[in-house]
Amino acid sequence: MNRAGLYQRANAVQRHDAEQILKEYSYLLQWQLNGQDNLIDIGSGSGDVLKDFIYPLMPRNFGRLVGSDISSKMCKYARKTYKLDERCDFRILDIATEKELPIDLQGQFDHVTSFYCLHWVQNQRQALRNVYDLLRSEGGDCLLVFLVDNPIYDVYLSLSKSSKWSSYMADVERFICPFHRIEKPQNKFAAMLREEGFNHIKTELHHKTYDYKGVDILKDNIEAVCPFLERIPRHQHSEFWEDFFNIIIDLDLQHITQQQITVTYKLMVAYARKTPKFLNNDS
Ligand SMILES: C[S@@+](CC[C@H](N)C(=O)[O-])C[C@H]1O[C@@H](n2cnc3c(N)ncnc32)[C@H](O)[C@@H]1O
Ligand SMILES: CC(C)=CCC/C(C)=C/CC/C(C)=C/C(=O)O
Repeated sequence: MNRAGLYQRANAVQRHDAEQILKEYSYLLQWQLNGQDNLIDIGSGSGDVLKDFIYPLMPRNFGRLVGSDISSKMCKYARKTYKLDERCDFRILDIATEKELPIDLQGQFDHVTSFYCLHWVQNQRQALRNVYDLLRSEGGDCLLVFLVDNPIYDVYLSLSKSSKWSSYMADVERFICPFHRIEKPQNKFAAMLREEGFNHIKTELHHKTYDYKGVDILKDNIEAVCPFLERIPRHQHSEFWEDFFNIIIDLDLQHITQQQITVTYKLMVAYARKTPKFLNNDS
């Protein structure tokens, strides 16, 4: 995902979910008594969720607030657009990297948050290991929110089987959440968190609906996240969209009433803590 400007204009559903989940779950975050917390957000994208919903939660005299993303274009855009204050920065970081984390990020944070990013990551275990290593050795916590099921995955899988589009979509599985269509993904993710050393684990699967206020809004949102369009020659884009929307109708993946398109999907919300090794006997 590199189209930061488009993403920022077309991310109403992602913003809506981040705001709502933070309202419901931010009470779980264990703030430091001195209020000098450091927080890193994973997959911050265009940076507006960090600015609008995470920044206002920080204590007044917080230490560091770092947005991070695998995409240098996203980081550059966020840095340029949001000069929040000198304690904030946006850094390039692949949360699934197998390399050592940068020394100024390793073990530096009291909190790790992530919204709408981890469904892009196939190696979830490595990502959790890195989240753990970003947290201080004295302890810290994380709030991770990501898509598990979304009708967009059914459309991708169907298009990838058609002779017209298969050559552009051979690696379709790379772009589908590894928990897609898995039974009780919240239990699997909780087990993974436990195995990677976390405790005080709470994982919940939210069955969500979102009402897109028109086809153009839905199309913009899809365009902002669809990894295949940039591989397809421009002159075939309208044909791609036609096939895309025909599949939505054929598979009955939405519910249309007047000008509103209702889409249903599932979101994982996970909270967990890292506690110092000598206290590590509760969960
Ligand atoms: C849908 S955007 C979410 C942006 C923002 N958190 C929000 O809620 O609007 C997902 C972001 O995750 C980033 N991303 C994907 N894979 C990643 C990885 N392995 N490590 C870090 N960021 C990643 C993408 O580049 C993209 O900017
Ligand atoms: C009916 C239908 C195909 C709806 C698609 C809804 C949509 C825009 C989903 C985006 C999913 C996604 C991968 C989001 C993200 O990473 O931000």
